[in-house]
Amino acid sequence: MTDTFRIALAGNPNTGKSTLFNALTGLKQHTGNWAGKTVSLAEGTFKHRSKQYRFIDLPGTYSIFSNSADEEVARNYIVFEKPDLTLVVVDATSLERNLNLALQILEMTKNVVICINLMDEAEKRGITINERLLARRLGVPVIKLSARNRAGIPLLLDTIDRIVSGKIACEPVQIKYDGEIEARIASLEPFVKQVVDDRISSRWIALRLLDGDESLLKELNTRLKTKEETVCNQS
Ligand SMILES: Nc1nc2c(ncn2[C@@H]2O[C@H](COP(=O)(O)OP(=O)(O)OP(=O)(O)O)[C@@H](O)[C@H]2O)c(=O)[nH]1
Ligand SMILES: [Mg+2]
Repeated sequence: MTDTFRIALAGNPNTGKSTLFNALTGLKQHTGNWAGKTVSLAEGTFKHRSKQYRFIDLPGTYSIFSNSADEEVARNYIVFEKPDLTLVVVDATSLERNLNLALQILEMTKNVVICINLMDEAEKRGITINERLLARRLGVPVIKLSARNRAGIPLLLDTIDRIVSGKIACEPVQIKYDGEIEARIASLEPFVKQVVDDRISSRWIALRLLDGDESLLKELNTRLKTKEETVCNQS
């Protein structure tokens, strides 16, 4: 039996997530169709080196807190559905703004590849990017792409293969906050650990709870309750 690895595509709006999704899966996913919670996530499969992958095209968001339905959809998928790997697609022509979301995702989940897309556009504007330095600083692979021209896709697939086979270990950089926040995280995190499994970042959950993220708290309560009921039903 072949395992199917789930790969989520996240990123700011208009960074080429759907273009990359289409290039990888051969499907024709369109943009801008994420208004409201009822919209289902686009999924497509792809086989590479005898491994089966399912790609999930998440809504484009500027952050991944709980400011909108789109942000909740993307956040819930990464935190609760726990994909094997998340590709964060960033725009090479506005890297600084895009890295904001990338850093948030690096706090939430371990297996991440930063895909710097629209490299053709960046090159036209004379922008150069040192992806090796970025990878060292961020602790995860960074790949330059031009999804529209399929440039960089073989290297991306090779990197995905090496991560899911355990040949590359991601060690995402964790932002260190000031002393008081770190002390509060340290006191809250053990309680969070008791209720969520190890694949959810307890540090990130503690941080969001300290920030008063009501929507996340509600989601946690719903999901934990459902889990308890399932456990009760089975016993
Ligand atoms: N020049 C260039 N344009 C690209 C590239 N990749 C995507 N685009 C264009 O960028 C625009 C946005 O691409 P999408 O794939 O729709 O972006 P998205 O991230 O899915 O957007 P949302 O779903 O709205 O978040 C489209 O016009 C694409 O053709 C690329 O590598 N180079
Ligand atoms: Mg899209």
